[in-house]
Amino acid sequence: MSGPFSDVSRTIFADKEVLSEGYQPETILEREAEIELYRNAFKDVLFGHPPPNVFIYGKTGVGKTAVTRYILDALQEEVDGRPEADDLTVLWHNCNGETPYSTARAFINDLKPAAEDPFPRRGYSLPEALERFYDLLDRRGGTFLLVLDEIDHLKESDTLLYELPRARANDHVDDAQLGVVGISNNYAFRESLSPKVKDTLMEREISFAPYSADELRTILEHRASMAFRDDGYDPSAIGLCAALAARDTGNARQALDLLLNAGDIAEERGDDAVTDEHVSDAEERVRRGRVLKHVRDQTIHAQLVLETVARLQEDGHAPVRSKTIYDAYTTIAEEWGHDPLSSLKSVQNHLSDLHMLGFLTRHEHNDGRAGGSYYTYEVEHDAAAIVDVRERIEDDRP
Ligand SMILES: Nc1ncnc2c1ncn2[C@@H]1O[C@H](COP(=O)(O)OP(=O)(O)OP(=O)(O)O)[C@@H](O)[C@H]1O
Repeated sequence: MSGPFSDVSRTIFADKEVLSEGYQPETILEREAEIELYRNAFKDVLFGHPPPNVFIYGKTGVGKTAVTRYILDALQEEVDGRPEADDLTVLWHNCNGETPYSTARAFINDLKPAAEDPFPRRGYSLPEALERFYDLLDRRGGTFLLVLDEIDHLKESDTLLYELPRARANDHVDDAQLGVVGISNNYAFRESLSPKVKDTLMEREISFAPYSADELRTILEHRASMAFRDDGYDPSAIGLCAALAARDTGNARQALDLLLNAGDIAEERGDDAVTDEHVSDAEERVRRGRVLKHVRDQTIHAQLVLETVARLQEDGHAPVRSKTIYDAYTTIAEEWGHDPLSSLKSVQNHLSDLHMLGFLTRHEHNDGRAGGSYYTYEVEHDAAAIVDVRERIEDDRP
């Protein structure tokens, strides 16, 4: 029997997984200098010396996590292969939305015997949680590396970041040694720490620069050779993905995502190979996807106000004053079946918020005594994309 999927076959991809977000690369390219710094920082661990605290800084998608995983996996493998080396335990924790207490709790739960209940979410103080954690460290012994990813998201981090690296010096642990690896894409975080924490935590610093187009091309070529079938891509398409991502932010995640989308488009169209045209169309698709997400995150009236400005702009009326926007907004809201806000002031508040969020550009006008001062608005980026995503949002409504 034939069904909707019965004639689906892979035409372009050999192993699509290697372009996905979750894929952990076995080969790290173009980061030799950073790997060397990491190697120097941690080589003493093989001989039972305490690890330094290391702070990793770089913008999003520049390989901080991939390189850290690669180096710590390699260190673990080396330690495991040397009977004379102390045991090594690496604990990873993402600090997004976390507190010092929840972080200590996560580490305790990683180390506690399986039969024991998880450490309570509340009811203990941070010093009590840390005491339990230190006790577990000492029981297991050896070297511990605590990786705090997105460390800048850790609320009230000073206490914990002061405490952990000093655990041994302050006699909280006897048989264990520990080092902290902090990863951040917010350089301002460094400045927000108290000097005593900064000095300890940033004992070693490794900064990751954005990738150049050439570096991204090397990374993408390697990934593409695994992801696509032989002759499944045009080398110039790889160069275009690299150039577009380098021109934007130098982010490898973005470059890989573009290539993945280009492959999807080529496959959807039944083409044999990924070309420049697929990459350009993928860029447009990714950009629209981003706009869709940002617009969807706004309240319905903010969306309607934004849509109104976009529609007026499409009709050649922008930059446009708030009174005109208000009148058109009322009609558009009603057409979609929403009760419009009844005051000009509330629409002006939305306009001001949308300007602050970067959706709208605002121009100030001063017509002297007669006209007074007022603002006009226009859509910052792509009016057509906003109208399009608004239609999709309304079409998706139950
Ligand atoms: N040098 C590299 N070699 C191979 N793949 C890489 C390299 N750098 C980055 N990547 C790939 O790019 C993607 C993003 O990298 P990664 O997650 O390490 O970035 P990050 O700097 O940790 O970003 P964030 O700050 O957003 O967490 C991953 O899929 C990773 O596999």
